[in-house]
Amino acid sequence: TVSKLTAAAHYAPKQIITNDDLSKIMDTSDEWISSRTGIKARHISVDENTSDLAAQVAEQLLDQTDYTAEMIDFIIVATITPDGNMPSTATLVQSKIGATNAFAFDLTAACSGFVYALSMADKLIASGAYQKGLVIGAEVLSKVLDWSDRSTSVLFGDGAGGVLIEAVSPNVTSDEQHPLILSEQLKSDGNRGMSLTSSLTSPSSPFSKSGLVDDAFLKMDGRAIFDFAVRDVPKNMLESLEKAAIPAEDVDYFLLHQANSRILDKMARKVKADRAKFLQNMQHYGNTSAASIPILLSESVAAGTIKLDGSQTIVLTGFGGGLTWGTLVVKI
Ligand SMILES: O=C(O)C1CCN(c2ccc(-c3cc(CO)ccc3Cl)cn2)CC1
Repeated sequence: TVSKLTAAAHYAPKQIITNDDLSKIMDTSDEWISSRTGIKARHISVDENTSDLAAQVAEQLLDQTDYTAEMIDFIIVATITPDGNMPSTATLVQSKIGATNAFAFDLTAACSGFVYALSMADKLIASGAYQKGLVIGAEVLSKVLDWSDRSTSVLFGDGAGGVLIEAVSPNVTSDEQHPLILSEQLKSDGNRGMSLTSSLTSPSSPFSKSGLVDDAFLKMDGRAIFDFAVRDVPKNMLESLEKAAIPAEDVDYFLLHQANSRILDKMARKVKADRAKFLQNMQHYGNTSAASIPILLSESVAAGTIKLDGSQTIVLTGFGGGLTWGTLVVKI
């Protein structure tokens, strides 16, 4: 059974914090942040947790269709900032929207989370076992940032985005029956995992060694991650395009994880594609990890740039903590 994307939606907390706002509480400047990252502002939650952002997206996805919450078979939330480990953020979303017939689970793959989750959802539908699902990337990164560390706290923001994915009914004419995913390459490298960490915990009990470190804050070796992104990710994109037998110039748009605009410049050059096809919105959101690709996708659909009518070839590429990275070449 082939799947298709029926709707896209996004939601961010209403409070907007600009680079100038940050320069009032830490030693940074709009000039530094803008020139080094492309970020101008980010949304920071006042009192909404990750499941609240994700539930807003879920409600919008249902509103765009004539489906009720009871018709949803599964909910996957990709996040590294869950409300908590238990219950999962996905089951909290299920409760908030009343998706009583769905099974729900969180997926942790940092900034590749949405790409991993969309690939998994496609397989759930391809198996024939399930027909309709919500795939949401959602983060409240503001709660894991070290706000005394200007090198990381200026880079990230809060937000959520997602899609409704469903099985294409068998009686649709065969020429409309094209796979959603033309090719994919999901990768990870745990050897380099400690260069980007958050919410680390360690043994702690009357019977454990005392004084083990707890590293709750997000920590990043910026140089190492920047080099990883520039070196490993374009290779992954080119391999995925080769597997799909699609030349880079035939791709309509590239929707990459919104970490840094200079990285997009370098990646466009490495895959020899028009930089204008590398859509971007980190200027308004900062880096929202698993939410960045679905927010960008949703805004592009709302703007009519991406049409969700099966006519466009799009590259979705995530990369980040784990380390994880991955590309889906999709026809949406
Ligand atoms: O120019 C400078 O001095 C600094 C140099 C370091 N920078 C970085 C480095 C890495 C990332 C990043 C983060 C994630 C995590 O989601 C994923 C992917 C990437 Cl590529 C973002 N910015 C900021 C500007």
